[in-house]
Amino acid sequence: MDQSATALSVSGLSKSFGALAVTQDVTFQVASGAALGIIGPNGAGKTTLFNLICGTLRANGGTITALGTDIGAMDARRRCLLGLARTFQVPQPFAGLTAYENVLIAAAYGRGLSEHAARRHARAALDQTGLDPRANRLAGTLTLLDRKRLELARALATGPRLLLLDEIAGGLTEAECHALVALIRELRTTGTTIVWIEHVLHALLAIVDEVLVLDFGKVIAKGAPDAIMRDPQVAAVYLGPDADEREARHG
Ligand SMILES: Nc1ncnc2c1ncn2[C@@H]1O[C@H](COP(=O)(O)OP(=O)(O)OP(=O)(O)O)[C@@H](O)[C@H]1O
Repeated sequence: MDQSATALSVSGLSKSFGALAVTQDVTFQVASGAALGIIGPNGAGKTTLFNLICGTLRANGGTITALGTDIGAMDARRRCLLGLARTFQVPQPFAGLTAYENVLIAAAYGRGLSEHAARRHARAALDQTGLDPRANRLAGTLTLLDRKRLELARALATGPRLLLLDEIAGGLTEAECHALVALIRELRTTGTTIVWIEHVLHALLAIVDEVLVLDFGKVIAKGAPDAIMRDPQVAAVYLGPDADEREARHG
């Protein structure tokens, strides 16, 4: 693959917690402007992979190249300044600050902007995510959908070219999920590269070009959504005898 057209390249990535190998020789690439879905059973290592890509965890081995730069030695903020942002599975805003203040901090700190520019980008991110009418509400009082929107607004305020979404559709009603999918689809039109971990498959499959499947920290399949959904090995991971072992291991 032409490196200039590659937004993310992960090669031979590994991570262990003590004896538990959570990421095992993970290799994949995502083309610029593409959307990749990541699925896998609970405990497969999906969020750990995001933590390694974003720099909140250090890998034991392997390389990560994002947006043309080897980011393995960079701290999380430098990765963010480069154009890499993420949302968290459980939204953790500053509950005592308003939605606007939360997004403003992301724009100022995560994008390294002056106050004036940060204000402009914070407003734009609130507008883009439909949160503008609730900009002055305390983050701790927002509904789950609005807290998910806030997660997204904080990430967008940093000006990401590569955006990682961690289970952003989880816990939403069908209508809320639909609204979120429309928002992410809109984002795709701006050329932002998206990597999305999601258990809500119909939401994921409405957006992504490809799906990567993780099991016990290993990539077991990657390809077009239709082919992945028909893959017997993928079905076995969710329904087969190993599912019991996985349940025992991860509780
Ligand atoms: N900091 C840590 N210390 C020790 N073990 C950890 C740590 N973080 C994650 N793990 C373990 O690594 C494994 C993978 O966890 P991870 O959260 O990456 O899985 P996941 O695929 O995102 O799961 P889920 O779908 O439930 O969110 C689990 O067994 C988890 O308990």
